[in-house]
Amino acid sequence: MSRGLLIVLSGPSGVGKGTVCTALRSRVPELVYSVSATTRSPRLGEVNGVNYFFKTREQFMEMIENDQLLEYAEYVGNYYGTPRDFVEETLAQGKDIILEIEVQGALKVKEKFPDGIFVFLMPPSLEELKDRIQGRGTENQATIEHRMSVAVDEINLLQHYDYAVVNDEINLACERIEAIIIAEHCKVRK
Ligand SMILES: Nc1nc2c(ncn2[C@@H]2O[C@H](COP(=O)(O)OP(=O)(O)O)[C@@H](O)[C@H]2O)c(=O)[nH]1
Ligand SMILES: Nc1ncnc2c1ncn2[C@@H]1O[C@H](COP(=O)(O)OP(=O)(O)O)[C@@H](O)[C@H]1O
Repeated sequence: MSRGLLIVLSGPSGVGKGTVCTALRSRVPELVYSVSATTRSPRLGEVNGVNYFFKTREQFMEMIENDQLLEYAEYVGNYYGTPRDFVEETLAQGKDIILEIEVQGALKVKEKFPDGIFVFLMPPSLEELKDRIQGRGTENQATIEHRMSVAVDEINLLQHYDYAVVNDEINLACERIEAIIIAEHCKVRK
């Protein structure tokens, strides 16, 4: 049995990673989603173990010390990290797994999994990006400004990715990512 594909989906805050990932998972039910650990507080409606594993800073530090994270990063004042064992086990079972993570973490994953597929979700424009973060209504003004300045730095790291997908329309973005996954399965690996 061949190993599954490790797919990393990154992109600036508010571009629609969560929305696209949810849509993609319902279109491709066999795609496994990696649930991250975070020290961020849950937003309204977020469920522990579904959206994230919500941890205290102490618990998160313990996960780092015990080498339980494949990668982790600090992002706008909170820690986020990918539980390692779940990723390894899923790939070993021949299943594809998608990690929805920010760019610093994605670059660390690339060092460990050079065969991973790195997809960057692009906003149609920076104005549209700001509208989406504001429209979501989950962040205060200072956090929005901070996330926007981080977004510009993140977009500058696009060169490290294999694919750029514009999230102009959710279904179109999903179709493009599905096409990438299909093509990667057909690829002759040397
Ligand atoms: N490096 C890393 N980034 C993560 C992880 N999980 C989530 N992120 C990223 O952390 C950033 C902030 O996530 P979040 O607070 O949920 O906000 P949102 O994704 O912008 O709605 C996003 O870019 C996520 O993709 C992880 O395990 N590792
Ligand atoms: N293609 C799209 N067109 C319009 N709005 C979108 C699109 N994709 C996502 N959104 C909206 O943008 C906001 C941010 O999306 P979200 O998935 O939370 O982003 P991220 O996970 O990248 O931070 C949400 O309100 C979402 O409904």
